[in-house]
Amino acid sequence: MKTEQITLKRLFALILKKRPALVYGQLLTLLGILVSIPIPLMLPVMVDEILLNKPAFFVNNIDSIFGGTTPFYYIAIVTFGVVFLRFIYYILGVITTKIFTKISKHVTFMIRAELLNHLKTTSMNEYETIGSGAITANLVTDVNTLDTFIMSSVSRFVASVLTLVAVGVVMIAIDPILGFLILIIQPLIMLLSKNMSKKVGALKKEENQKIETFQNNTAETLELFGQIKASNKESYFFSNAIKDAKEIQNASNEYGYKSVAYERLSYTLFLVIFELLRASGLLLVAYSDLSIGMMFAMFGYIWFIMTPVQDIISMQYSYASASGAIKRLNKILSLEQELSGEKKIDSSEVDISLKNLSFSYIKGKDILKDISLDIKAGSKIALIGASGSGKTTLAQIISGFYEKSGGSLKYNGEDSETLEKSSVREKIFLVLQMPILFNSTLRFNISMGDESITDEQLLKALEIAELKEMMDGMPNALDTIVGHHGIRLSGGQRQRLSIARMIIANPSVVVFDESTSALDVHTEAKLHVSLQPLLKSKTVITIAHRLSTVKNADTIYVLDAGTIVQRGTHAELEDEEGHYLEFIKNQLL
Ligand SMILES: Nc1ncnc2c1ncn2[C@@H]1O[C@H](COP(=O)(O)OP(=O)(O)OP(=O)(O)O)[C@@H](O)[C@H]1O
Repeated sequence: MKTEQITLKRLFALILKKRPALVYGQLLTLLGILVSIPIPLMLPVMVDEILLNKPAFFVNNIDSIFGGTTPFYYIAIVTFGVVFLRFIYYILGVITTKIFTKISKHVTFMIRAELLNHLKTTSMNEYETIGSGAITANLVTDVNTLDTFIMSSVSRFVASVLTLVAVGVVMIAIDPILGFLILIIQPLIMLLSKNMSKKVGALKKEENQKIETFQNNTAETLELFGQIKASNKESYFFSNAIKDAKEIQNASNEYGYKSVAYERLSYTLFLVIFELLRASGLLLVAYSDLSIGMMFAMFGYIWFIMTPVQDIISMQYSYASASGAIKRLNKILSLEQELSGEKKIDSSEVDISLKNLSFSYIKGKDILKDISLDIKAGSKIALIGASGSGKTTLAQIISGFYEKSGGSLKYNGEDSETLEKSSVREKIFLVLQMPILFNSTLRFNISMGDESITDEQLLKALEIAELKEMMDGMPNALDTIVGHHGIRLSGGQRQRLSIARMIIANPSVVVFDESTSALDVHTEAKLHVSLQPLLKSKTVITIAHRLSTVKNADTIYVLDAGTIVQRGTHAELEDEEGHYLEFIKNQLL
């Protein structure tokens, strides 16, 4: 199943979900335009009515309200009117910005939530194709780019177009020739700038790609800081990171100055045209009946429409960046989802059955082939085999991490595809060999954020997992912070903490994937004993390299190059020629 891709149409539909606010905002915008349109006209009119002594609309109206007065008062009253209108325009602007900000933040939240929900159910295989650094960058930067675009298009586009239309009407009424000239020239400027915006978009894309590569590689270098130091490879990794930073510098340099150059060029073109229009205005005063006052008003309107024209131009830039962002976000939304059905596993007893199961990480390269095995509820089985033979992969498929490529996998007779993945993972707990912990408290790492789990339960789990002693030595007990990925704990302590997680989760099936490999023999034996009562009724699948860990299993499966080559009890297998006998011999060396 794929989540619907982001398109302009969908963005629009999301915006329309806030229809009342949108309509209210647009009405206030319209009111703002109506309030602001007369502003450039009012003071220039005073040139005709007062300075050139041709009383008309303003002087006549002021006379009828206040009676005849002096030029100072006429000008003062009109100035007061202009200032008042500007103030009202400002207030309306603040209110509409508030409304439109709310709408755009709502839409960007919906998109972020949709992306996160999609990621939540993305299959592991697909997730591994994109780095976590890239996804984080998409979730932050690209969604912000969309936010800017939505904000500018929702709030400024309608306002800008309406302002241009209204000013156009007023200008044509003042002087049709000059009015038409101005109105014809505007789209030409926009057309020119549209081509430039394409170039800026391409440069921005280049810059974003460099940032993404830097973010991914640097995150990995910092993450593996200890490993890099251990291999004495700091110079190599950090000089690569510096190279990536240099690439950002180059790309940003290009984008930084070229985008400004293109934007300034649009502006310069506008100014050149403004000068030409100013000259046309002067000519019209000289050769037609356009008054000086109206000419000033026209000049005022040319400046007045600069903001909406610039807004429309910058909207094209923001559209260019937004379409790049949409493409990248859609890449996340195209990641395949894990197959999940509707049915749940009801019973606490889970029989697992695999028939002719195959699996490949990369198409055409089978890692597991023709695997058939039955794991009855409550049985104890062991998987052994050489490194790379596919044990972990098999454990992960059984635990619902990866999707099989062929054959069948059934839980209590139900096909895995028909079952809800979370129900499978609730019943089957995979205890990893190298558990990674959150940089949080012991409490959080065991309960995994489930606040209904009491301290008593946690302490009990720690006791069974042989971690009580360690915790008693910690100054903040359960509130001790374990460090990034659990760095402040030893490998063995992390493994036992993962076992404590399993104890709290209380699953029906436990898969131990070399989960005690970092423990000394003595601690492992103690842990074994204390886990016995808990594991007694559970199905236990153990992957191990130590004979002592596997020999008591009901059935031992031996994997080799992705297939099961031997199966049976320890007693049966030790009498057979084959891998298991080799395994025993190697342990005795
Ligand atoms: N995420 C992955 N993507 C691609 N290939 C993988 C992935 N994980 C494992 N493999 C490949 O699958 C094969 C089986 O690996 P797996 O980890 O299942 O073996 P294993 O028997 O558990 O080994 P070990 O005993 O060393 O843990 C290996 O060849 C490995 O390279």
